[in-house]
Amino acid sequence: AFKSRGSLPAAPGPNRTPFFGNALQIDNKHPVVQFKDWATQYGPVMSLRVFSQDIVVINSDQAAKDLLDAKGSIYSSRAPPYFGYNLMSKSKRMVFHPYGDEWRKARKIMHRLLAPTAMSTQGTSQELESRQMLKELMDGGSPKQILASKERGVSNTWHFFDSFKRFSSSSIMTLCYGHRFVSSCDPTIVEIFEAMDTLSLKCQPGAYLVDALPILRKLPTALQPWVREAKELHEQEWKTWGRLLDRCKKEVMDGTARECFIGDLLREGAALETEKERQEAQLTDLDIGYAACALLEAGSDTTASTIASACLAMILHPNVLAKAHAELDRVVGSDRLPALEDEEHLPYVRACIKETLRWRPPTVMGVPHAVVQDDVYNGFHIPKDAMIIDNIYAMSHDPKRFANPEVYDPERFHLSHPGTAAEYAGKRNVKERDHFAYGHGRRICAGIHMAEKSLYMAITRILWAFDIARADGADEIRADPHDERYTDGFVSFPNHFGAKFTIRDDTRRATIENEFKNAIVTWESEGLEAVS
Ligand code: HEM
Repeated sequence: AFKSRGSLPAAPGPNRTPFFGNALQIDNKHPVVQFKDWATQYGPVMSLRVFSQDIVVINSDQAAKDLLDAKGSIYSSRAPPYFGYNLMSKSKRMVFHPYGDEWRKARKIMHRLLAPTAMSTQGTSQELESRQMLKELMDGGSPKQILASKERGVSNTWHFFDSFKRFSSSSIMTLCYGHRFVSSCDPTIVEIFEAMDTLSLKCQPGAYLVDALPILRKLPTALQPWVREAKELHEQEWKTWGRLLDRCKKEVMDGTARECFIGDLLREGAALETEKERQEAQLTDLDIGYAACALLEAGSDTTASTIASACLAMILHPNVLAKAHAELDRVVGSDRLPALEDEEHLPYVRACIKETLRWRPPTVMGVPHAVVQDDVYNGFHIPKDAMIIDNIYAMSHDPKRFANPEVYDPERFHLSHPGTAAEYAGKRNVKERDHFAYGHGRRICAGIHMAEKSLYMAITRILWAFDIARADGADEIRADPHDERYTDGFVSFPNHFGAKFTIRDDTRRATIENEFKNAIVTWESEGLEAVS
């Protein structure tokens, strides 16, 4: 063990070199695999250092419970990347807010939209969006894409991931702004996903020396070239968030805004008299624009990645798909879509969703927390201001907790876990928790209820509608552990794989056609964009 600042040792971890600490050892390409191996080697709590930044990695369910949950008052801050948060996001990206009043206010504002009680209206948006997703999977793309490809005489560039991303982002967009994304080619979707990729890259440990060496922030601005780069990146992403905000402002002014989260915030902001009041209430343009940004960024890729992983799991395990089909046939039949009310009667399908989140949690190492005072755990010193990594992947693949963790096996949760992830997250006994995909403690995913509803709607309906298999001529799909087959970055996505979605029978085909037509009628009657 390393000597720590106090008399107690630091938690064990790989050897460090002077000045760099472990900076040169961390595998920036596939940290998931490396951190899981380190977890096996060093145990529940491990320590690293990158330059002068202490990092404590939490590898076991119990340690996460003891620290992130039970000591939430000191373990709920963040160690925001200076470049990505302070400079590029003007300290407004809520996911990175340090623990304190600003975070509390932002989370309270979001709670109005994301609380379970707000679900009744949200359920509608996800329910309708999932019909378009089914139609696209059935037809092999959106009408616009198919037509454009035909006209240009090229093969269709649609990939089924596009439909998952459109589904998740359009559901959130409708709630935030009262507008849909009718197509995955919508330029705003493209901008949002590109901005997320940029942010992910810019926030990677080691991307900017100024993140790790605060002393550099004291240099004259002329000697900090990254300040200019961050300003340009901010301006670039604000083109998207500012444009959406301006459109909503205009609609609120001329009375055409649909009921939506950002419209409500704008009305509240307008009711405040001074800029100071708006700042205190966090209702300035930047606050409101970045609130929508937080929701779209936190909720789109995570949800879409989980739907993609569920499909991957079904291709690898046809026996699981057959069992899900049998349950759906028994409970729902073929002439109507599965509905929210069916959920309690579909324990196996629900278990498949839980197992997907355990097997391939999309935020593999959560969002780093930070501890705000010195602490002791199991005789090890946890230094104040250490970055705390919630090693969700290692916990979800701990063989002591989940036997044969690489095996995708919904039986782990079938019948034993009828409740939602939010219910199990609050359990005192950590062994009763289902999985850890939504993180821990006071920073646990703010969108957990919405995520659960979206995943249920999307995955249940896909399983109901289709046989899913490897596409003809596609590369072999192997049940490899989480490696280069998944992308790196905050949200880990399966790399593209070739899948074939075959509608199970003509009754289901007709049901999807009908329900999609009905969705168009509903969207049109509500003044929403219906078709591209
Ligand atoms: C499968 C879907 C999702 C997964 C697996 C997921 C997972 C996570 C995780 C691991 C965190 C960090 C928790 C921590 O720090 O301990 C988080 C934070 C967050 N999530 Fe989600 N998420 C999902 C969907 C959503 C959705 C749909 C929304 C909203 C529309 C959302 C909004 C947020 C927000 C705002 C935060 C920041 C919370 C804070 O810093 O206080 N998430 N999520």
